[in-house]
Amino acid sequence: MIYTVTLNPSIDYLVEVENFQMGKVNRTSYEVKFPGGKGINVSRVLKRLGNDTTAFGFIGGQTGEFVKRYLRQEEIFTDFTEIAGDTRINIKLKTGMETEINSQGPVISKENYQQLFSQIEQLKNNDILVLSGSIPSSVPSDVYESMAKTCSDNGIKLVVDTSGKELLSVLQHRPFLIKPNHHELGELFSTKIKNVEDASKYGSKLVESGAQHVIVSMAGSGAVLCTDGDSYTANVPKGKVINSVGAGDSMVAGFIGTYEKTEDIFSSFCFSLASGSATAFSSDLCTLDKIEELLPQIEINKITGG
Ligand SMILES: Nc1ncnc2c1ncn2[C@@H]1O[C@H](COP(=O)(O)OP(=O)(O)OP(=O)(O)O)[C@@H](O)[C@H]1O
Ligand SMILES: O=P(O)(O)OC[C@@]1(O)O[C@H](CO)[C@@H](O)[C@@H]1O
Repeated sequence: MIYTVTLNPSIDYLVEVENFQMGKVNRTSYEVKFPGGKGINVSRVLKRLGNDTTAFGFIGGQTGEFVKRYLRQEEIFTDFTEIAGDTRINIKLKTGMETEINSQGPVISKENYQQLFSQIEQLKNNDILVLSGSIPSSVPSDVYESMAKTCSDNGIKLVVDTSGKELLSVLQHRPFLIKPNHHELGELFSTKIKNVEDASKYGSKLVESGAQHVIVSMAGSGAVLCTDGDSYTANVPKGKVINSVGAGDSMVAGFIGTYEKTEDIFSSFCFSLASGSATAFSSDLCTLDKIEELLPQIEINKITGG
């Protein structure tokens, strides 16, 4: 079973405004609400790929009820920790460009934190745990490191999609997969990732530091996969970007969902790219049909000297 943790779920409120004017009253031309938060997105895509998944995380209030109801309709298992505060609302504003306003989210009590942590302690050998998204300020900032240690002690495959020192802190626990984008990778090494060679060079350093697989996503410029000693690049398929919210989460789901079925890192990498782009080309997250339509366009090449 693949478990996801979303410490700060959301309702993603997508609004489209034509001729947007700062400081004026603007009216929407389209609006829609989706359950959000990175782990929840991973679970939603995994379900569409046919993998068993359960979503963990903190949930509360009417907004939390919306998230739970939506996931129930999609027949996604959840085992959320109920909290006193309200699940946040994140605004995704489309005005010709994409602007995101992510809220801080509710306060999490020590008891709530303990409840979630004990769920992680109960996972079994061969389960997969995905940790992704921001950490609420009321939760210990080393939560990912603590959960990573529990996974490594109990033989659980760990996937982490975060950035900065939280990402660095989990490397000692040998995560199965991490997926920084090229900006996040650059920030870790105080540099700019300009091309696949840079992505391979710095992604490989994260492998040396403990990650088993590193996918560096580079938006429309493809992605790089670094594994023990080797690096590979893959292109993205052609298409019109409609909404990139959740594209990175779809890549994570595409990789681990395929790996769980095939144990083949190359088909998992192809599926990862196709899933990311299928989401970028859709208004909601990707569907299996859309992924399969894009899959033949993806080509993997070994990076020589990588
Ligand atoms: N212009 C594009 N054309 C095709 N695919 C794209 C494009 N932009 C993004 N994607 C898809 O989305 C994936 C993730 O993009 P990106 O590198 O921006 O990751 P991210 O920052 O984690 O994403 P997110 O927008 O979810 O935060 C890419 O690997 C690709 O599959
Ligand atoms: O505030 P965080 O936790 O960093 O990111 C939250 C978020 O932007 O990530 C998802 C897309 O990846 C959205 O569903 C959600 O709104």
